[in-house]
Amino acid sequence: MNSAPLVALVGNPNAGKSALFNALTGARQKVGNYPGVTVERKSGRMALPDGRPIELVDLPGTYSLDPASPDEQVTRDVVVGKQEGERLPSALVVVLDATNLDNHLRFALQLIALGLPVVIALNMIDMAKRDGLTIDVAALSKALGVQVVETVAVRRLGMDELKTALATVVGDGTRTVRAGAPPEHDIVTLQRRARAIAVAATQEESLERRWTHRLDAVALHPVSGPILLAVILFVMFQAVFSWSEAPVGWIEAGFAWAQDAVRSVLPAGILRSLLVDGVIAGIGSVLVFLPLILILFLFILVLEASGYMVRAAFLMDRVMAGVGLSGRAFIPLLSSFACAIPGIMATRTIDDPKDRLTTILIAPLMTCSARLPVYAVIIGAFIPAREVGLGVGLQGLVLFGLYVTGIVAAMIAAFVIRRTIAKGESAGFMMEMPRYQMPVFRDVAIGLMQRAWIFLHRAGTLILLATVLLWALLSFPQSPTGRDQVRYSAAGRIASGLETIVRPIGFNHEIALAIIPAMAAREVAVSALATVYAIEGADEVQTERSLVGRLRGRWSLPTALAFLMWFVFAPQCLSTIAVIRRETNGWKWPLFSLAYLFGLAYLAAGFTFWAATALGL
Ligand SMILES: Nc1nc2c(ncn2[C@@H]2O[C@H](COP(=O)(O)OP(=O)(O)OP(=O)(O)O)[C@@H](O)[C@H]2O)c(=O)[nH]1
Ligand SMILES: [Mg+2]
Repeated sequence: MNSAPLVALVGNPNAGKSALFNALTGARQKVGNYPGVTVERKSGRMALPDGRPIELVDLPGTYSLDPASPDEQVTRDVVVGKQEGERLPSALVVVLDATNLDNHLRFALQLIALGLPVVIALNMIDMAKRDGLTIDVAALSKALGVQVVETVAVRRLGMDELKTALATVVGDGTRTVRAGAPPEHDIVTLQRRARAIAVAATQEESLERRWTHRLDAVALHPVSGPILLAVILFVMFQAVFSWSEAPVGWIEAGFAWAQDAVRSVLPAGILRSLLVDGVIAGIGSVLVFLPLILILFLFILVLEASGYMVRAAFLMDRVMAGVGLSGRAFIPLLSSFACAIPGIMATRTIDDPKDRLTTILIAPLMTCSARLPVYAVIIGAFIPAREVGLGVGLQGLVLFGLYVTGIVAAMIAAFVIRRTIAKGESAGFMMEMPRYQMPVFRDVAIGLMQRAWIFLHRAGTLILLATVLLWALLSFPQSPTGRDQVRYSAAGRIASGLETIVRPIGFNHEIALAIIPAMAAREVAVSALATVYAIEGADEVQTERSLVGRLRGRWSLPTALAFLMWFVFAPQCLSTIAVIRRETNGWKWPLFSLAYLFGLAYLAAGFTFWAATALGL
């Protein structure tokens, strides 16, 4: 019979519980410098200074006793005595990371409120000293109403003091302590109390730490944190449209001038059509979006450099874990906002193969920068540039919505994939919280130049090639007079075949034409439409020369919305498929990606079209 009193080590992930367990019991539990190392119960024996034996159990780290979250269930059940086959602990050793006091105190307050005898191990004191942080242990102990012992678990410092403190709170084994249900403190109240206690107990800290703390108090706050994140993203998408208006106008004017110049020097004919309708109309229609891409990346780069991006990851952690993704998936998914290719390659840092596969399969749903020209041209043409109140522009709002749709779709896809084809548990979050920093101008500038170069390079090679090829297929064979050149052309006839498939989801002949070459790169959809309408309108009086203007008169709103939804999902990028093939060593997963993404694209576009039509839009 096991009569030794049970003592549980509890605390936030990465506080040093396992290191402390090892120091106290002489065991060799795995410790690791990231949260979520301990995932199962582990117990060992230790003796108090008076010789009494104790059974010590090392629990997985958790952030709270929140009953809603299944990963916190085990710890919660153990400390309230509901875990099957487990006795109610006689005492708790609550392990706190001294360098992260306010966050860890929140959980400690919940644990103390349970009513079990508690000793606090104020761990990582060495790190706190290094950071110039001095904590008033007596004040902390008084504020919490329990004993607080300073420890450095990895160097076994403070172990005797901890054992002595434990001896005073652990009963002789005959008296049973009853733990009540944790009081229903709301998280905000707890956080505020934790902060107040932490601030009062902190005697000294560096200016930098103080600032990081102040900013994090807002940025990581359970309520203000997500609001701040939403506001930042929101401002970002507003800026993409409002700041780019002027430069987009200049670039448009530049290309219009170039078309006029070519027209005035070249006689009507094949060469003039190639330059005006093919090269200039096609490339110009894509290049006008350079300012939008640069503004978007200016925000992303500044957020990364400042240290905020990791906080955003932190806020998203719950959601990611909820759908079965590991915390390590965050960086690959974040890179996929630039382009899925580096994103998919970055999944190599994920050890678990099923975790990695899931991340690879959903990465193409993150809105890559190649989608931005497509979104921007349709939004520019069909979403009025008006305010919906409070200075919020409707166009930016729709763009924001498209990005969110991609993210939500990715999360749902991950949820399904993790429960079907790549079943498994999700690993915990693994990220160090860096200090806040002023972004370095030079780094941001270099980052922007790189993005601009990638974009211009694509426009000058891949997109130019696809556009010229399409121009040729659209211009030949030449139709007899009176027949529609676009439909008569080789490309037009190919598109007519596809048109029968996409007509039910509201797509017209030109869209069918544009989405075929867009397999090379999504932006080609824009240059292709520009070329189609340039050729089609070659004989018309040029009233409306920008693609936006031409689209406006020709597409219905439901068609435009369906087209947007198509691009949220469609895997219109052969390079991504090729990278998936390379990273998964075979054709199975790239083909699966093509099938499920095209399937989703078709359904999403279809439902959008039918719903918009039914609503009379
Ligand atoms: N400098 C320093 N490092 C420590 C101390 N205690 C633990 N560590 C380190 O902190 C990291 C986390 O320690 P663990 O014992 O694995 O943390 P844990 O609380 O068991 O974490 P989970 O199992 O994930 O909940 C490891 O890299 C330890 O070596 C300490 O007092 N000082
Ligand atoms: Mg552990």
